[in-house]
Amino acid sequence: MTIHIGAKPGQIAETVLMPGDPLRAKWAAEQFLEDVICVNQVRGMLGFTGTWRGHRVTIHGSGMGMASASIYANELIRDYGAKTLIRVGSAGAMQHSLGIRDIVLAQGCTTLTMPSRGIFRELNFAPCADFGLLHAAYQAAQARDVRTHVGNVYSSDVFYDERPDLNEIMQRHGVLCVEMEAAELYAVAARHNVRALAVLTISDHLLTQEALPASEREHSFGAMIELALESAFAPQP
Ligand SMILES: O=P(O)(O)O[C@H]1O[C@H](CO)[C@@H](O)[C@H]1O
Ligand SMILES: O=c1cc[nH]c(=O)[nH]1
Repeated sequence: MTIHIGAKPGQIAETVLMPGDPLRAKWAAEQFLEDVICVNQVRGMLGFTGTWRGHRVTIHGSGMGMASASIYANELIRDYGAKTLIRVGSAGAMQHSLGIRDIVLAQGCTTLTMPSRGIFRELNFAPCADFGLLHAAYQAAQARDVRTHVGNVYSSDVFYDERPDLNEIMQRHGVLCVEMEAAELYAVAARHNVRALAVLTISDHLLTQEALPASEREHSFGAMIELALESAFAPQP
């Protein structure tokens, strides 16, 4: 057990899917895993372990924002031996080429800051996805005919943004969407030499103001979960 995770030793799988929303973790575990047990309820941050096609998988909430996700990623890796961490999150589209429910595979992340920022000092570390996971997720998406985009995402510290000028600059530089955890997940994974990827579903659109309700963000993003599971266990290039 750690300060934030109540799982006993051995109860966390080497492959962990991390939605921000703990109730999305519950929904995904019930929908996609067999022989599921709940392994964490500390602070209401739900985690479940089961099997998918015979492979052990944990689906564990990260909470919202990089500060929260950093705590869980650190403990999952350092205390429980997680080796593959895949964020399965919602995101707001920043380009007209993206539509609601499209999938974005976060190849790299743009940030103003992140919890790991301090250790890099003057260095502008570029958080990026594990290529093997990214490649496998893209191939899985192609096989399913899901509208999928690969590229740069904005990992923001704030949901209620007061800097529209920044969005405009990022849009001109091709940033696809905004979310709030991937950059720190990638930085923590790099530091511990484990694999990480963020698979995102567009839940709202910053340019058109379209938005899905909370209930759909909780339990209707099945394509994203399937892509994450398939990429976790695909042969590596
Ligand atoms: O749907 P999740 O995975 O929580 O991701 C997005 O949704 C939350 C904001 O509503 C932030 O955590 C953001 O990254
Ligand atoms: O961080 C996020 C996530 C979903 N939608 C947004 O607009 N921002």
